[in-house]
Amino acid sequence: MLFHVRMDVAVPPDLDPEVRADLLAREKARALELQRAGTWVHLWRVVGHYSNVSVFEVPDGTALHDLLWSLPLFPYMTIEVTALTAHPSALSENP
Ligand SMILES: O=C(O)CC1=CCC(=O)O1
Repeated sequence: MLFHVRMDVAVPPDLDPEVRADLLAREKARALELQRAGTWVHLWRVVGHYSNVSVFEVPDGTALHDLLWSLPLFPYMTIEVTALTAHPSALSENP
């Protein structure tokens, strides 16, 4: 299943700089790992915001839920999830 996910990040400004750097490094490593595995299909910055929009390919909503909860930045993000399905007018549906 494909899911569109928006993540709005709000790391507390007074977080210890070393803790913050470690958090962001671990988030980046996990994001790269999931992209290389083909699970995190798209990752885009939202212009003007500390936010991203992403597309994930996972077996089901439970798998996405577990993945999102496992992200190092999870405690500092507001996350909005939209399940996607094929559009009948998409090229992929009209070979
Ligand atoms: O910066 C963000 O949008 C949060 C994030 C997701 C993957 C990553 O490396 O940072």
